Amino acid sequence: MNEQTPFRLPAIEATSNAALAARLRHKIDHKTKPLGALGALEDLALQLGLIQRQESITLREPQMVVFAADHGIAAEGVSAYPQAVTVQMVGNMLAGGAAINVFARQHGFALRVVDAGVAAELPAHPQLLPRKIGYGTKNLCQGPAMSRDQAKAALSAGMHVLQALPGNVVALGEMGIANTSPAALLLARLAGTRIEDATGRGTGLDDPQLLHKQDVLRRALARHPMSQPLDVLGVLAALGGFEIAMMAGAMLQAASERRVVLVDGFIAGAAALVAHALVPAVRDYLVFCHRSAETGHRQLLARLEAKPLLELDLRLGEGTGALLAWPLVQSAANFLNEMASFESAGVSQK
Ligand SMILES: Cc1cc2ncn([C@H]3O[C@H](COP(=O)(O)O)[C@@H](O)[C@H]3O)c2cc1C
Ligand SMILES: O=C(O)c1cccnc1
Repeated sequence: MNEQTPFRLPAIEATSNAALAARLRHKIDHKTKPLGALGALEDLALQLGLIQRQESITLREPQMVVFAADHGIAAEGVSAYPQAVTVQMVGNMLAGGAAINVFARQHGFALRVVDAGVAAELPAHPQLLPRKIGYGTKNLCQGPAMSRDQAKAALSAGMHVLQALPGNVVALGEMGIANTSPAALLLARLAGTRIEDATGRGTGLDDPQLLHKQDVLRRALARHPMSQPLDVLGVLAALGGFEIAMMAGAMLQAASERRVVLVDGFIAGAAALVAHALVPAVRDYLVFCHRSAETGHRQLLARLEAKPLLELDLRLGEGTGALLAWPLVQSAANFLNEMASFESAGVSQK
């Protein structure tokens, strides 16, 4: 692919459908419960029904995909852990030992790990999809994290990975030491959030380390001034990560296929921000599973007008928050599908 290569984003249909929404609302409101009593689960059931264009919901073969990559900005001392942890954790995931493996087994998700750009050779493994764009991004304090071509290639790879998956539900997660930094920068650039509000402790920085990270990110942002009009691909190339770009591509493709997308924490949220900036209709297909403890996630969710399902002070990523919310998604589908109505159960309405 070169700069002239045509690059096509998938067409995404907004889910809005007034007639179906009214039928779903009616069905939800006539279940045997006080009006609105299932709270956020009711909004979720409505969202799922609109995604599937049905008054009952079928959730099939849920898939978990973890995108892994390294980040040149790790050299600036913005993470509490060394870069080598990325490849080591990919090994752990392929051996079945990471938190995401435990939850994927628990909830019946098939799990794949995508090498989006880990800075090491990875031996072949049946659950590993080799889609390496590079051996980590460049240090974005010194120049763009990646070329525009690499950004396009990563978005495309994410789309293709998604296209090949079965089922109609996909959860997306990531692994990449230092990736809370590009995520914070994307939030700052795409949503106008101040660096001090976008930057968190990630894997566990102490106070002086956090101040250092903010300093690094402030300098990095200044190095990549904003263009008018906003050039989203340029922002992604300047400030992004290979796994973030691939996740954004996967979200766009999943939405174009009307799949339900379970969005994990802050970094997956940054990918959602990119995907939304590219094709706003993607938003309709995204289920925001939790609000992580990472500073900035609140603003990120507010920007996307998202009310997360859970708030557990998680700060792990990998997709863990998405799978923890899965039983709620199932419950939303099940109450819509199975719960009696006032009429069918002979219960008096007020
Ligand atoms: C052992 C270990 C397992 C992880 N699993 C996810 N992350 C998470 O932490 C990293 C982001 O935080 P920061 O920007 O501070 O590096 C990412 O790899 C993310 O997936 C982990 C981090 C570590 C250390
Ligand atoms: O919310 C997240 O995705 C997150 C937060 C801290 C570290 N890793 C991931």
